Amino acid sequence: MKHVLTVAGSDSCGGAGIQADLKTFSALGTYGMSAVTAVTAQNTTGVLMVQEMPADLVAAQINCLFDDITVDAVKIGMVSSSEIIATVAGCLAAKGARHIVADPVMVSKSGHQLLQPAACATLIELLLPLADVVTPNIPEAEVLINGSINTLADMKQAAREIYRLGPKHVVIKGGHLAGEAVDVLYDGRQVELFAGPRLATRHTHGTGCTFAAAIAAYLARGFTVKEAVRAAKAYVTTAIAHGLPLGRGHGPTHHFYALYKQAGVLPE
Ligand SMILES: Nc1ncnc2c1ncn2[C@@H]1O[C@H](COP(=O)(O)OP(=O)(O)O)[C@@H](O)[C@H]1O
Ligand SMILES: Cc1ncc(COP(=O)(O)O)c(N)n1
Repeated sequence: MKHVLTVAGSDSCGGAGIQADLKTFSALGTYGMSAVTAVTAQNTTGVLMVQEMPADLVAAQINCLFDDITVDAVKIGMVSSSEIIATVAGCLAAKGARHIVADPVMVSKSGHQLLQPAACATLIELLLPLADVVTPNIPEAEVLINGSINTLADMKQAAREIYRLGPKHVVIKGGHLAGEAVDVLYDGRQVELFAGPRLATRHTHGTGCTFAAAIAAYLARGFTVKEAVRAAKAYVTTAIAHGLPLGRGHGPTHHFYALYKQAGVLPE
């Protein structure tokens, strides 16, 4: 079994962040490990409180795993400050981490700022060049290119611009545009589109985390980036299609629908 590490924030309601990542890793047949960068008090309606972890504790979590266990892929989610970003980038570079998927988390679906505005430049400078795949949603891509994205053509152009910031592959997620949910992959040579039906649901808490974690799990399992993105898109579409109507806001996606169905233990 392959081993995948998530470096991200904890989401107490279990829909996004570390919890979404670990569920995704498990559902996709990999062993999940975590380095917590921040603890959030969060439910389906919003983020109530955030406590960042000390940078040396983040470093210790990452280093002790690499010192003991083979890490086949790494997913990076919420890394809220310049200090934590520099620490994570430094540790991963020093350990020669492979298959790094960076999800540049900036604002939660409920509207809470999860990246300090002053840390955006550090994310661009230190994290993007380390990433094999970077997975901005449309608002995040707009910040990275300092421009607006309204069409598929804009997404393709933005993917080219973000590629110049240093990642080996860029996937711009189309969850925030209207029409089909189309994700755009750029590898420095070709643009590839991954389209899926737009599902009419408000239970989309953690979709971006789930998608990036699934790419990391598939890369760990030996898929190419293109194969991993295709498989991750299929996984997140099923997870959204069976999203759980928990709480009063944006409920979480369902990570185990296919497995439960296969096992004949699908609960109500
Ligand atoms: N309503 C939806 N129906 C189908 N797919 C969706 C929907 N919303 C998002 N997706 C897909 O979920 C993944 C995450 O996208 P997105 O929601 O844009 O990320 P984020 O959570 O970072 O904002 C992408 O593959 C996107 O195409
Ligand atoms: C700890 C943490 N990490 C990431 C997200 C983004 O997920 P979403 O955009 O679905 O709110 C979140 N809400 N919480």
